[in-house]
Order: sequence, then C-alpha cells, then structure tokens
Amino acid sequence: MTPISTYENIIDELADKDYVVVDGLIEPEILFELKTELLKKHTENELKRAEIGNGANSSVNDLIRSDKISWIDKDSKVSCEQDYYQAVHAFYSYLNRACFTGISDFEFHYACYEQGTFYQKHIDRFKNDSNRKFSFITYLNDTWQQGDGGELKLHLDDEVIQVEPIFGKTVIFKSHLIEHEVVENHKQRFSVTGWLK
Ligand SMILES: O=C(O)CCC(=O)C(=O)O
Ligand SMILES: [Fe+2]
Repeated sequence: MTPISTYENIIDELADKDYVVVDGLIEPEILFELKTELLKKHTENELKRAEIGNGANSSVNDLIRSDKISWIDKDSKVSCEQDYYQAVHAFYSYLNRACFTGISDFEFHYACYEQGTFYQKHIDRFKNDSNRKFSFITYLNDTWQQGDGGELKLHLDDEVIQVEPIFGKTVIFKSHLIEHEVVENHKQRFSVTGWLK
C-alpha cells in the first residue's frame, strides 16, 4: 500500500506547480507484469495507431502523433491491470477527500512509441469534452538511458521541464493547463497513460 506521506507530497506539488513526477507510486511487480502484457499485445498486433480528437472528430495524423495504443478495460480480468486500477483508485480517492476534486471516472491505455515516433505539443482536453481533470502516465522502460530520446516535455509558463520516461516513474498533471509533447525517441518506449475525470 502506498504511504499517506506519498499522497500528501503529490498533492502539495500538484497544488504548487500543477504537475508532479513521482517514483514508486505503483509497485514494480505490477509494472513488470503490465510491461509483459503490453509486449504480448505488441507481438499479437493488438496495438492500434492512436488518433487525435474524439468521437466523430477523431483521425490518425502522422504529423501530430505516431504512437500505438490499446485501451485497458475497466472490468479487466488481468490481475496486473486490476492492481493498477486499484492503485489509481486509491490515489484519486485520497485526492478527492483531501481536495474535493470530484474525480469519479478514469480511462487508461497502453502506449508504445516505436523508434522515430513522437507526439507534438498538445493539451489533453478535447474541444467538445472537458471531463479530463488529470493526466496520469506511468513509464515501463527498464533499460532507458540518456540519448534514447522520448522525453516528455512539460511546457510551463516560464520554463520547460523534461521528464525521462524511466521505469516506475509516474507523471501527473492538470490536463487542461499543461501543454506537453513527447520528443522523438530512438528506441521503443512503453507506458500506461490515462486520465482521471
Ligand atoms: O507518454 C507520455 O509521456 C505522454 C503521452 C501523452 O501526452 C498523451 O498520450 O496524451
Ligand atoms: Fe498528452
């Protein structure tokens, strides 16, 4: 179980900076199993090109984003997916109690950025749907090193924060506020990405 002090630190940082990068929010055993699941989907060709926009306005756009994804069912029977969702739920329940954030739903997908792919600067909220409150990304790259690329850049008002997509790191930020991008990567890059709504 995640210590309350971890939640408190996350909440303080979110209040202060609108984003937080935290290590160890999700247990590594869960993350290794998620990576195995993701690799299986990759091998079985179950990852699909991600689209931009939503509903009838969605489309694949090579110039904007080139990752592949697979959505994770809320009632998944896969134990690591259940465990991940349980950890997410524990976190946002705490956040709701502490900050009255009113989060009542979530959606997550696996993501794979193949070598040479990227996601241009964007905001995680759709024009016609303001439900997404927080973006929540956990990285699964256990061999990532400097030079591999694929960093997440958070464009703040007066600086740009660069986050290395290293295994076990979780980034949380306010979906409607922070423009961000995934810079071109030079090696396969894996993550679980989602939104608290
Ligand atoms: O993988 C990341 O670091 C960010 C992904 C992202 O911005 C998105 O899927 O909207
Ligand atoms: Fe995004």
